[in-house]
Amino acid sequence: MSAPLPGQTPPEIIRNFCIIAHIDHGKSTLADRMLQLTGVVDERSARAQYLDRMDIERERGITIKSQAVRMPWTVPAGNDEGAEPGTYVLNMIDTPGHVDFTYEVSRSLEACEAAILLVDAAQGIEAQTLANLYLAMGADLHIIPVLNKIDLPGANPDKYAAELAGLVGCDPSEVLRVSAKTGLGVPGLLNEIVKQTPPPVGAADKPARALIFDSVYDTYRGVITYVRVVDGKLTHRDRIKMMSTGATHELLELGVISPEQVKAGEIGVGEVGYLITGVKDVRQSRVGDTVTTQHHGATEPLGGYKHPNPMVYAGLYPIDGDRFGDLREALEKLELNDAALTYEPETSGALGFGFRCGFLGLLHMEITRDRLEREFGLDLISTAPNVVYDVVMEDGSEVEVTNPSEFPEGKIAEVREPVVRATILSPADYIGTIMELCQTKRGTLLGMDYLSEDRVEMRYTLPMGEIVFDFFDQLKSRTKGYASLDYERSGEQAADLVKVDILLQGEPVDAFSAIVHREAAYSYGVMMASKLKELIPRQQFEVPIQAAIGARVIARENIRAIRKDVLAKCYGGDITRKRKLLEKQKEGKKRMKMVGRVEVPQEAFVAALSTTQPAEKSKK
Ligand SMILES: Nc1nc2c(ncn2[C@@H]2O[C@H](COP(=O)(O)OP(=O)(O)OP(=O)(O)O)[C@@H](O)[C@H]2O)c(=O)[nH]1
Repeated sequence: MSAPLPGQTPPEIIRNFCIIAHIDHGKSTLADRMLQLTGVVDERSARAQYLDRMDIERERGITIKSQAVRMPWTVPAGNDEGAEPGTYVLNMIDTPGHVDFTYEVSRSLEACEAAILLVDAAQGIEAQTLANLYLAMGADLHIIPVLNKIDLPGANPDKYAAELAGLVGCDPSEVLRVSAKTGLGVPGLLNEIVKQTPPPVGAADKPARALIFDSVYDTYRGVITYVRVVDGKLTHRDRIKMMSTGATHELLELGVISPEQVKAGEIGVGEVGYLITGVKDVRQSRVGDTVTTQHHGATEPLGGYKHPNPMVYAGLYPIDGDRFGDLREALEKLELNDAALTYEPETSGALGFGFRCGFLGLLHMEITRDRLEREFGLDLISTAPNVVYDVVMEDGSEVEVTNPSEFPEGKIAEVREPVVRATILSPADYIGTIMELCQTKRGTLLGMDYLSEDRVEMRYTLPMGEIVFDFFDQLKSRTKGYASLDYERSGEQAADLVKVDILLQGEPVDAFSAIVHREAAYSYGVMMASKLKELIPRQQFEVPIQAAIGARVIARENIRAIRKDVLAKCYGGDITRKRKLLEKQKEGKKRMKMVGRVEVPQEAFVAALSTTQPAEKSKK
């Protein structure tokens, strides 16, 4: 039986599913194996991790952008799984795995009817497994629990099958066991997908409604929009309308991915495909939005559209001040592909001209910075990241603070900070140390459950500002890397927060200002003052370094004076040598920034800021 064509595929034979997993549990490997087994990618052209297209993703081994692939699959008669024989169309939707992209994950889930919950048989359930499972359950998906990597000598499938069964509420014998690497059990899994996934339901005769679950900028083709058709159909002759903005576009092309773009005349109920309209910016084709036709279009959008709001801000400055224009151009290019990135020019007395950038989270920030440096050859300094604060003044007015320098001076009634609901999974041995850490980070324990004898799930409310600082690193180092963390935004709380300024010879250095809890202000001040004392070379006069809250100094260090006379050793009259030394000194000065009268080497800023910044690695 040949595979049905797009637009002519009855919903009864369509199965839309996704794979959800903690980072590194083998999602991409399993996806590759499925592409191979269904014949979509042949053995020869199969390159590892077909779905992770961007280089940077491959290098970091993480999935940032989701993709969808259409795979024909023929269930043989007499299969062990008891699935109805026949040819089916499986649409596999690859979801991003990291906390920063939770909203994108939730939209990809909406496009599916089932989720494969993939768990490493040597590691067991991790925080992201849980977070994604809750999202999938929230989207009413059928859950297919699967243990991966059963080929590993360290695998403990019996133990983790019990854990997984307890979590999703099934019998341990119903937990499938596969090796994505060797392919063992994967054909059986494909049959199970056919058997267990409910076929899509939608009204073929209603106006078209399709959910955008991804939108990617392509240099050659403009924006490629991935959609799942819910009702009606989209044909290549339609003019389409984005329901959140009302903007209409000509449809230049539509089709399905299998595994490259395959043009089609139309796509109908339950199908997953791509649209090209010639728009040049992903902001015009936003994830979560509903696509309909301009004529006889739908009036009610599908639910759940959310505008992405940045949660973390940081200043990015070119180390070489002359490259400000290049940085602007690079950000303009990145913006085409990243609807969540925001930026505005800003000036820092210490760092010069740069941009205040908003990100969804720390990983998003790291990836953006990485791309700016790698793809655009820029060298950047970034200020310590901060979250968004709401400051309520005594006169009732409110100020939104995305940069410590905007923290108001006058009479403040209340400062409100964002908080997150964090889920931490860890071996039970570390409960004590995790509690201690969460306490110092102003966390409130919400609850704790044992997943098995020796693994525990702890739920906390924590200020997002603390998470952004160094929480993740500390959690990892205190638990020898065993704990995993996931979090989602859960509102705001009032907190006793203050702005700490760092002054050199009485001049505040804006790049070092930070908003911290009053109790942590002193230690931040002492840390920065002593660090700067090490980093700033002695000058010809004494330089006091002070940390202050408003006019009140809370910490102080002194850099003693020195008279650095480069000619001191040049007694005798060798004029060329003297000139050379003076030239050299001038070169060195170029890399200095002046703060008042104080010369601060560029490296001092880089070093001081990089250590106050969380060194979160993207993995785990
Ligand atoms: N032994 C063994 N290794 C596997 C198996 N499946 C995946 N791996 C390995 O596990 C590592 C992570 O696999 P990926 O497929 O990149 O994991 P992922 O979940 O897609 O990771 P992200 O995209 O970062 O979320 C790779 O080194 C794989 O080769 C398996 O069944 N057996």
